[in-house]
Amino acid sequence: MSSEDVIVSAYANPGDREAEASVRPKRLDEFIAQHRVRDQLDLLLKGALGRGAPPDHILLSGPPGLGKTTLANIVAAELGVGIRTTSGPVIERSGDLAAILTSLSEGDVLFIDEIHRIARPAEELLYSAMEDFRVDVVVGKGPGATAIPLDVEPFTLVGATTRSGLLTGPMRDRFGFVAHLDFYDAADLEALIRRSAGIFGVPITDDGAAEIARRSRGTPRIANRLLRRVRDFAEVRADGVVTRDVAKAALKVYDVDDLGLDRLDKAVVHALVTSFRGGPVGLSTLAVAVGEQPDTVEEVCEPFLVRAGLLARTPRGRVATEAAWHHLGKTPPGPISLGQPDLFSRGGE
Ligand SMILES: Nc1ncnc2c1ncn2[C@@H]1O[C@H](COP(=O)(O)OP(=O)(O)OP(=O)(O)O)[C@@H](O)[C@H]1O
Repeated sequence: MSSEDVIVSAYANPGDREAEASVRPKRLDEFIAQHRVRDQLDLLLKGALGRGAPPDHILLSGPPGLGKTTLANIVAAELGVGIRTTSGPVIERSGDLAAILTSLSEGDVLFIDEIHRIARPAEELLYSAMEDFRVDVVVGKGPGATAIPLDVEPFTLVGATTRSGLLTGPMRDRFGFVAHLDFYDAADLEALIRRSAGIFGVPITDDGAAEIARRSRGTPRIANRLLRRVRDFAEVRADGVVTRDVAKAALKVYDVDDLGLDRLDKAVVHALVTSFRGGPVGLSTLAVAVGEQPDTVEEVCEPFLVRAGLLARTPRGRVATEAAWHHLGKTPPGPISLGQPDLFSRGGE
């Protein structure tokens, strides 16, 4: 894997966790942007605090690196309660989940990341815990099996998912509060970068922050990571101040292009334009052309390419926009028909 794959990936790298902890906002008023979600959460949490009862269960959806884990921790901090963190893939058996649920203290937050990947029996156990604060643990097998009811302290489930479409209906219905986190715009990312630079003690100019923000793919995790790399460059090869020129020179070293595209994004745009003459082409064919799984292309790469105006999803398949041709320094063969954008289905499959 090349350096730019890692540097602009929205998924956490092993080196991120510690660095992220130092800049992670602890309270709602430190959480940058996402004003609608922040406002709604503020009401939900203050209402619950006023009543002295846990709030409704909370579902946070959206691409990786936009702040779901951060918000789960903020919910616990604002409520003044403890938080237990786990994730869907590690809860394989309902017994694993029962052990976690019965060890919660009153009012605690249970954060389940990647909740769409929880195993079905555990999911069913979660229903009764969410609704009635009790679980039936089945002991034994076959006709001799008995269900032992156990009480669970009232708690708040915060579920996070990058794929809300994969949640079952009954699961989704049990969340009283559902919020979708969207990519951040450049002004928000600039504010975020200035805040992080302040915490790191790195002097940064406004145009330096703007240069990093522009290449951060709308994602706080990437913005913070690029800032750390630019800081190294500023300290080693410049006078320590992050200016536009320093940011540009640093990001050139890491092969992060003007739009922040990574290897897979570039491969998808390149294949669309050169192998398929701009499309339309079906998702699976496109995925084969770049040597990736269709799911990865669809979930990891396309949301950003669509947002950057380089790719359109149409009922007939994926199409490269004029901007995509220009980004590769090529001229589109003629007018490009995008038809009706089809944001929700696997066009052309
Ligand atoms: N709104 C925000 N304001 C300030 N910092 C933020 C914001 N959102 C995210 N961050 C920072 O970005 C980093 C990634 O955020 P977080 O871990 O919460 O993302 P996530 O959506 O849970 O991603 P994943 O599911 O991959 O863990 C954290 O260091 C966090 O400090």
